[in-house]
Amino acid sequence: MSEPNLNESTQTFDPHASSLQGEVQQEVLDELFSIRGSIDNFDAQLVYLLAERFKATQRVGHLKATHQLPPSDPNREKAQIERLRSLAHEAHLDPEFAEKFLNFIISEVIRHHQHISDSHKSNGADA
Ligand SMILES: O=C(O)C(=O)C[C@]1(C(=O)O)C=C[C@@H](O)C=C1
Repeated sequence: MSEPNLNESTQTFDPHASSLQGEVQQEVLDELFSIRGSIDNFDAQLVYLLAERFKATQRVGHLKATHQLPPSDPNREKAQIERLRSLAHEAHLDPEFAEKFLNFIISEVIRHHQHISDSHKSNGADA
């Protein structure tokens, strides 16, 4: 996985941005900022993980387009959802949320696959 780098958006990010400044005791704010530090790390990891997942699905999209395969694979999705729900249960994450999240990602992947397939066709690759 590529390493997060300090680009413009991460350099200008203010980890202490809050609508609560002056509204609560400094002690409370300090604890909040400390927890938010972890949240920011998790969010960065999520973004980089998702980027790696999309790089892999991009390869699937090209493979499917080259071999004229349909963008979606409903049986694969059923198996993925069942597995993710079970993992979520083990991890004390709401399985409904895990399923919705996977479906959200997969629908974006299918959109990308469709786009790759369309460009493949318009480039005459299937002629
Ligand atoms: O594995 C595939 O066939 C994919 O296209 C990837 C993926 C996914 O994002 O995991 C996306 C669409 C399919 O319906 C199933 C799975």
